[in-house]
Amino acid sequence: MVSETFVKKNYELAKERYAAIGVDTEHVLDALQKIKVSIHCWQGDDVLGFMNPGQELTGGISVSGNYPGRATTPSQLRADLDEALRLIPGKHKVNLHSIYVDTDEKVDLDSIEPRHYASWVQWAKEKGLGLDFNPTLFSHPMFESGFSLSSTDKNIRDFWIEHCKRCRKISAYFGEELGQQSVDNIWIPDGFKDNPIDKISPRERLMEALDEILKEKIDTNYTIEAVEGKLFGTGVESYTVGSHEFYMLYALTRDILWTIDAGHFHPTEDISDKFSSYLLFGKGLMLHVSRPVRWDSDHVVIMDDALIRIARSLVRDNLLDRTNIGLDFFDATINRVAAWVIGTRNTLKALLMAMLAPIDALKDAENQHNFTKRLALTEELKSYPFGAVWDYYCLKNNVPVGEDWIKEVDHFEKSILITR
Ligand SMILES: C[C@H](O)[C@H](O)[C@@H](O)C(=O)CO
Ligand SMILES: [Mn+2]
Repeated sequence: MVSETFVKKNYELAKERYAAIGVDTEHVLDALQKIKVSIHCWQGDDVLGFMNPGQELTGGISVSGNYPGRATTPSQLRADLDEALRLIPGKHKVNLHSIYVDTDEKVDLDSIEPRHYASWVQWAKEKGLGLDFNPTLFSHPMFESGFSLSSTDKNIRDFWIEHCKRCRKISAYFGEELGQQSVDNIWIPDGFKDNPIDKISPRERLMEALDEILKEKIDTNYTIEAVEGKLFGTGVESYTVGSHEFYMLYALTRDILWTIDAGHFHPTEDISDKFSSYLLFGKGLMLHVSRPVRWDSDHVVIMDDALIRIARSLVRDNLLDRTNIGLDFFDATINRVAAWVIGTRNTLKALLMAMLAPIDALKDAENQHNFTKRLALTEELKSYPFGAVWDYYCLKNNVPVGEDWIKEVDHFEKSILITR
């Protein structure tokens, strides 16, 4: 176990080192403390939910692995989230999908109401958390055709429109009860495996369905919609109705949020390059921070270049206030609680690393076309003692320093998860 004195001593040295290049570590730690990451509940149970957990996972997403201890009830999932949250510094949000109902009633997606999620709100209040929400337009008999809001069948479209309208109300209930805006994120898997003849009609139907869903004005202090596009999905390789261009323009013209999922673009695209363009015009962003390995594989987020670039763009361009940082990965080959801890701690670490930089000096160098200084300084920064500041942040937040959290998860696995 790392001693408190050691962490504090190291931090004081690091503080001095950063101060020498004009970086105030105390100021940086205050800024990091304000950041809320929206932690996705679905890592805890392999995206099955509690409405109809026997239902096959559809929509082109899949979870590999069969690690023991998957949460099969809302209270188990909350217990697992509690365990993860106590190992992650800061106060955050939890992101629910509509299938995570907590009720004895037999409800379907077109009959859900806020009261079916009351236990989540109660729990969030107790823990000081925010809640985000997602309609679930997959893993359901009404999605058997592979189409939801863009279906040619009006009955199918109407079912999903009703579902999404209800989800807005539930999200608003979260926002009102918890005193902080809840993001209601819509993603649909609709598309064609092979080349379609007509590419415009499905998008027109989707646009009209979304307009119908958004018709009722709801106070944005409580909820706001976000729309998530995708390049392609498994089974819909040739055409995705909800493409990036479709949603980017939809979000822009309807004054809602655009969701950028790190796994939904071509692997060579740098998603961090998109934020500054979109936010010059759009209201705001929702991010699904994920790790695509060759495709949208939803691996647990690690401190790789892609994550570091995401954090740098948000910090250097001052975009944090208009960006909701959410996570989206699901791995059942490892302990699911550890997956949350690793992915969330890494996201926060990357943000901290980005903040620990003399950003104004770097911008000045750039504006003076002193690209030598810009390159030299950014490279030197890589060996600055950022880890000492991170350790201190963990200590300050009363969460384990360094790898000390691993034995906590081990203990939780042996005493709780394995008994399920
Ligand atoms: C479960 C989520 O809604 C889903 O992962 C979605 O956000 C997505 O990214 C689909 O590829
Ligand atoms: Mn996503």
